[in-house]
Amino acid sequence: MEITEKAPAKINLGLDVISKRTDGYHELDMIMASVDLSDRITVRELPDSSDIKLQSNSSFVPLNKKNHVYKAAALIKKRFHIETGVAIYIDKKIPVAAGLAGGSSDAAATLRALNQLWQLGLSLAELAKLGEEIGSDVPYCVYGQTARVTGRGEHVKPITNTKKPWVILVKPAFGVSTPDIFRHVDLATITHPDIDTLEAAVVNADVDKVLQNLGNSLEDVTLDKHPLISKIKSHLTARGADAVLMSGSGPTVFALCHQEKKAHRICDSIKGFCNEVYLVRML
Ligand SMILES: C[C@@](CO)(OP(=O)(O)O)[C@H](O)COP(=O)(O)OP(=O)(O)OC[C@H]1O[C@@H](n2ccc(N)nc2=O)[C@H](O)[C@@H]1O
Ligand SMILES: Nc1ncnc2c1ncn2[C@@H]1O[C@H](COP(=O)(O)OP(=O)(O)O)[C@@H](O)[C@H]1O
Repeated sequence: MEITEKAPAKINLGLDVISKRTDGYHELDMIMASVDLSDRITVRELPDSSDIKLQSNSSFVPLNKKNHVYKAAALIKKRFHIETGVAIYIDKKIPVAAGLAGGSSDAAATLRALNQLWQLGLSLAELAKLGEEIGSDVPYCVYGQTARVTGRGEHVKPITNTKKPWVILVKPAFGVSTPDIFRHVDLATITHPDIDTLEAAVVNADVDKVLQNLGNSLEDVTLDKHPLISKIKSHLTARGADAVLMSGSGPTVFALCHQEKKAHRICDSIKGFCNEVYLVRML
């Protein structure tokens, strides 16, 4: 039997860094949403082996124990005493180290797929709990729908989101290390978006209020190191995007646009500026 699960990229509509915890992680308050730029994870049982074998169309991801997909499969095999092996194909479309949680979403899709393959009957909440052991973004990715996310990423409260704008993703030609960005956070000076107001605006489908309250505490930190991100933001704003923000720790910038024609125009205009540009819908 073969099972395929979609692994969509995420963006952070709001990201507030509240404090530094004693375990080295930061306490966050976020509104996260998924977009239809997706990897695909296909799992197939290997009855004559107990190995986890990875293959991918991408040369940017490790095909060994360091891959989040491997970690997810190893965790589930160990926890549920599964003896048989599994072959996993990672069809990679999401740029790597981009602030789009590609690796986390792949891990989440692997958990969902193996839950079906091995008929474990686990709920999404149980899979999200397992996901915590792999990475902070994995619990959100298990649900893959707009949510308020708190703690280090382990508390996920799905919220209703009826307005689904066009999203232009612009990924500069460099990656960003998430731990490096968090290391440079100065809690005394960072900005704090109003996540309560943003959540209420999303739930009430108040588009203007959503646009006014988007914000990311990490943006200035990454911008300081990579001025190109500011240039991309200015370009998108000048072309008439409804709102523009960096996702997660970056470097991907997303622009929201509620008019399809305008979204296509902005997307075409940024293509000469950056190689990796995607026009997608919020899920
Ligand atoms: C910043 C965010 C926002 O969605 O996204 P990305 O930019 O990575 O996409 C996430 O919190 C990233 O989650 P994830 O990429 O899973 O992080 P992890 O592997 O758990 O942690 C990597 C490192 O980031 C820092 N980290 C991560 C999460 C958190 N709440 N506090 C932290 O300080 C820690 O230094 C940790 O060692
Ligand atoms: N399946 C995977 N897809 C992408 N990156 C992965 C994967 N497994 C492990 N990684 C590693 O995780 C790191 C972060 O990748 P990614 O999840 O794409 O970043 P981000 O969280 O910034 O979007 C990279 O260094 C990459 O090598």
